[in-house]
Amino acid sequence: MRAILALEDGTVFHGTSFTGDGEATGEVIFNTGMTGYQEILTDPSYHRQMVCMTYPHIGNYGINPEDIESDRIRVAAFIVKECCKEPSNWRATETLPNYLSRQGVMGIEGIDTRALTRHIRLNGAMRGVMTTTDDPATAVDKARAIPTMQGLNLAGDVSCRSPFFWTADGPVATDWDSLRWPTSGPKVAVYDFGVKYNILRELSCQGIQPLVVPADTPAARIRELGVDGVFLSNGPGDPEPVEQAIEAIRDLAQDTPIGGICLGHQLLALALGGRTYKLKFGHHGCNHPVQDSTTGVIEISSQNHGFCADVSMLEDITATHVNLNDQTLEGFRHRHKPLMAVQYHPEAAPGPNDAKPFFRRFAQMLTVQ
Ligand SMILES: NC(=O)CC[C@H](N)C(=O)O
Repeated sequence: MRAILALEDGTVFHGTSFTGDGEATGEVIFNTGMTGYQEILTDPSYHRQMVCMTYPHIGNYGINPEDIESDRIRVAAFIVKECCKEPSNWRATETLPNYLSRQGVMGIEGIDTRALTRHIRLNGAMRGVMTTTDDPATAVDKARAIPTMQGLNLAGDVSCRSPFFWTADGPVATDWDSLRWPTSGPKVAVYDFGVKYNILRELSCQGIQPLVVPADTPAARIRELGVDGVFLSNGPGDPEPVEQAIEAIRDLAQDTPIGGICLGHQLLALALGGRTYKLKFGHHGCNHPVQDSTTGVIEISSQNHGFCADVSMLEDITATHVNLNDQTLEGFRHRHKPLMAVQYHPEAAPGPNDAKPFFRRFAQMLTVQ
C-alpha cells in the first residue's frame, strides 16, 4: 500500500506501508544501529518519535518475547529502507510487520533512508506525518501543526501509575500502604520517567533491590521509604518542563545518593542549577565514542537523546564524560556529594557493553560515602 512521509519543511518521501492503512505523527529522527530494532521499538524514550533506521535491511532476525525494553512498542512509527518479512532466527516467534500491525504502529519501507538521514543531519530533526490517505500538501500542513518536542513534558505519559518492585521474574506490583521490600540488599527508588527494563536488570545484578516509583512521586514519600539511594531513569521529551521531578530531585540531592541516565542525567543537571538545550539531530545509535575524562578510557556507547545538559557554570560539579564526535557533555558528578549521572546508555540494550561498570560504581556509591 502506497504511503508518504511528509516533513514540516515541505519535503515528502514516497514509499510503501508494510502495516496496512494508517496515519502517524511525530518527530522524525534517525538511528544508526545495525541491529537492536526490537529494543529501539520498545524504548519509552522514543515516545512521539518516528525512528528511521539507517541500516538498510531491518527485520531479518524477527521478533522474540525477550528483547523488550518495556511492555509495548513506544515509537510513533518506524521507517526502513527494506523490511524483511521472512525472518530467520531460532528465537523469532513473529515477524516485524506483524508485531507493528498487532500494536497499531505504522511502518513504511521503500523510501530513500540515506536521503532522509542526510536531510535531518543538515536541517535538524523535524516533525512529520506518515499517511496512506492524505495528499502531500495536507500531510505537510498536519506536520506543521504538531507540537515541537521543545517544551513537551512527556515523562508522565509513559511513567507507571503506582509503584512496583523489579524482581528476577520481572515487575511485581505493590502499593504505598502495603509496601514491603522483598529481599535484602541496598534499597533504591527508581524514578520512572519511561524506564528501560535493562536499567532495572543491571541494578538487580549489583544486588540492588529496585522499587520503581511514578515520575510525580514527591521527595517526602521517598524519604519515608528509608532508601539507600535514588535512581533517575531515561525518558522521552524535553527535561525542562518536568518541574515536579526537578523539585523532588533538588530536595533529595541534599542528602541522598543519586544516579541517573539520559533524561535522569538532564533532570539532575537542572536540579543542581545547570541548563539543558536541544541538539540539532540528536544522538541515536550504538557506536558513539565517549571518553571518561577522569581516566582517559574511551567507551563505545549506546545513545538516544535529542537534548543535552550543560553544567559548566556549576562549581561543585565535575564533567566526567565527553562525546568525542561533538564534544558535548556525556556525564558528571558532584565533587562532595554522592551524585553522578551519564547522558549515554550504560545499560546498552541495544549496544556494546563497554559502559556497564557504571552500575558497579553506582552500587559502590551507595555504601562508600
Ligand atoms: N533516552 C532518554 O532518556 C532521552 C532523554 C530526552 N528525552 C532527550 O531526548 O534528550
